[in-house]
Amino acid sequence: MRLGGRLAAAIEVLEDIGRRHRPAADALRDWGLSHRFAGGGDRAAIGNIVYDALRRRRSAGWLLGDDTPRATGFGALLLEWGQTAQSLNAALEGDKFAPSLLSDAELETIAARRLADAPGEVRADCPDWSVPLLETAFGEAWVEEGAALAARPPLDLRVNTLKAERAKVLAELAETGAEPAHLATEGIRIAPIAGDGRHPNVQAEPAFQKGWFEVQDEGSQIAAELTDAKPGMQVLDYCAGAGGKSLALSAAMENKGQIFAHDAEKQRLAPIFDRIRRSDNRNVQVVAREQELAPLTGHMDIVLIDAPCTGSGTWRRRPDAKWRLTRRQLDARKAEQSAILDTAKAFVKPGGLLVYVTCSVFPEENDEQVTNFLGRDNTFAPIDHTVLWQSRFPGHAASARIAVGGGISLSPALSGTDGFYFCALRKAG
Ligand SMILES: C[S@@+](CC[C@H](N)C(=O)[O-])C[C@H]1O[C@@H](n2cnc3c(N)ncnc32)[C@H](O)[C@@H]1O
Repeated sequence: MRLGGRLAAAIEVLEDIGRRHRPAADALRDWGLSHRFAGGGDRAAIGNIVYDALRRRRSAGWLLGDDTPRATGFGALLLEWGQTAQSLNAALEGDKFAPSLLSDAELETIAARRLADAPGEVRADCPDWSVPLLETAFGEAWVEEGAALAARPPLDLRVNTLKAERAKVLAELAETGAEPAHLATEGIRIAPIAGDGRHPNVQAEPAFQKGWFEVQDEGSQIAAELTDAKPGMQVLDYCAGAGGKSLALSAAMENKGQIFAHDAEKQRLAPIFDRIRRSDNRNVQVVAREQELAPLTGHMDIVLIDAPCTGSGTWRRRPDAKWRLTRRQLDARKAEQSAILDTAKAFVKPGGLLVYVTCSVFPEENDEQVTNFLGRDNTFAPIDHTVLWQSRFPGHAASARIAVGGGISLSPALSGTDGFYFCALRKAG
């Protein structure tokens, strides 16, 4: 397929996503099933246009003065693929599979607009209702952070120190352009893809099959590191999901002590069993039933709440979620978070830690949630997060926001990671 056919397919997929309010991955999979002739390169390119158009929906549409799938598809190529209106029309000319060329009116609009002149919410590529939340989170940097949340993400890996060293994994993945991560001690980064490229399928690598590394955003790795789990500790991962944090904690604990991995949704835990086997984690015990946690009450050194949240910190990777999210959903997540804090705190032993983590950048889910919790329970108090950050990531004071009396926030523009929030509360001894 030439560029025109790929763009037409991307516009078709974007229409499907808009019409049926469905996740981008589902719409792309369906397109692939009904167009079996399309090769891997075509699918990757179409996926890139779709994801670029979703990440940059507002700015791409603004450039053409419209918010249709056609406008955002063309706009994505102008913003992310190094195309100009003229080069695009030249590439599409005579291609019977291409959408119609940019019209005179569209060409005029594009020529008259400079993104630097667009309103902040356009440059930040975010929904209107989220603007006050981003302003509260980032102050003057909100547009820059919004734009960073709309950029292509890198591919991050965590070396499993139970089985390999970082240098060994880096050597194994040398052809992929893998580099040591900026912050995470065992992190490896493969830079964001350009144009119609695609990230290597690292899960097909023998090193992955041998359990030498996991795919995990650097922000998630940092949250696990900050948890500071030590060999021999008793840890409850109360919202373990597929086990990303459990596995990282298990490696940090050198397989000594115990991690209880729990999740309210049994099916979410399903992938953890394979991952545990591959990674040789021998101190992770999956506890699916809530009632089986009862004996742990008051005995845990650390209770980690990797809370259900809006996921606003992961908009680079899940840009369709950015446009589906509503204020109402945010309120629902907040209610879940406070209920989980109130329940999970019972498992912390005197002197132990209740660790609260989200992959959101909204203060209402982060520092505000913690402040409200401390208002309900004064037997917990925040640890000194400046000291914690400096001890784990010396020399990187500028790579995180640390609230006075609150937690640590990571964000794409400041930290180069997904947006994450971390707060550790110590229970009175
Ligand atoms: C952010 S995800 C966890 C991701 C996981 N820790 C990881 O690192 O891969 C949040 C999880 O919280 C779970 N959850 C939601 N409500 C819960 C509750 N009341 N109790 C326990 N888990 C809950 C969800 O099923 C979801 O798997």
